[in-house]
Amino acid sequence: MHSSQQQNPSSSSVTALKCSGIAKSFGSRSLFSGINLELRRREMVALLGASGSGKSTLLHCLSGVLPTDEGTTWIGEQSLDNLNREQLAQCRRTKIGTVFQFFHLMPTLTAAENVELPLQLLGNPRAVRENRVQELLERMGIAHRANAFPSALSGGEMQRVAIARAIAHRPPIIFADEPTGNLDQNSGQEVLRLLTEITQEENAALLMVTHSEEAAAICQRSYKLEEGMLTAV
Ligand SMILES: Nc1ncnc2c1ncn2[C@@H]1O[C@H](COP(=O)(O)OP(=O)(O)OP(=O)(O)O)[C@@H](O)[C@H]1O
Repeated sequence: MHSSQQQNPSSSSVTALKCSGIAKSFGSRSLFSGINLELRRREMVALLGASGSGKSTLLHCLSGVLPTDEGTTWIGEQSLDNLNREQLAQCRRTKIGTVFQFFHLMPTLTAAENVELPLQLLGNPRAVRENRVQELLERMGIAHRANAFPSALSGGEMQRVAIARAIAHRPPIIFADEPTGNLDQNSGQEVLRLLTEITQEENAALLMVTHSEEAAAICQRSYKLEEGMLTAV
């Protein structure tokens, strides 16, 4: 690699997520093993597989939500190995964004406050937070809904708030678990368009669990999790 690329953390040649030899069991049941994967910034990768094959569990392992039995995961240059609880939480707060099928917005916070939350957790000053929130709400086409609570938003609007929240702190990697699974056709297409644009604009990688062929089609690579193994499709 050229030295100038090594020094530029937003270069598309920089690794956003890498895992090697990941294995996970629940009790005596092995879900998967020997999982290797690498995503560079601005890459979008789809994770496919039958219901129950372990896709969400793999996402949880790679995002540090669940411990793995074997293997190592790096978020950017940070290995998740040997981090204590607080270090892992800090790594997740700074380096990971997540988009869920059912949005997981805080119901007692407005759209703007939901987007602001990750920035608040990192102690960003108010002016920085407000600028970033405004920028992202405008980018997502929902600035006019800034003061609405989630209960007053449509599914598509909630997911756009959730995408803004996921990217607010400029993480190198976004994990999305069926981001269009609870949306109608039009809202789903809009969310896929925004995810594609935002990963490019913000230099993030996207790893997306999906059952949707349309969603997989926007990704540069697709993998299928089957019988505990990951294969390119
Ligand atoms: N904490 C847990 N303890 C025991 N078993 C679990 C746990 N979490 C998940 N499982 C089991 O692991 C298997 C894989 O679950 P997972 O949710 O990862 O699958 P998935 O491929 O994402 O499925 P879907 O497409 O239906 O969301 C399932 O059989 C599930 O019941």
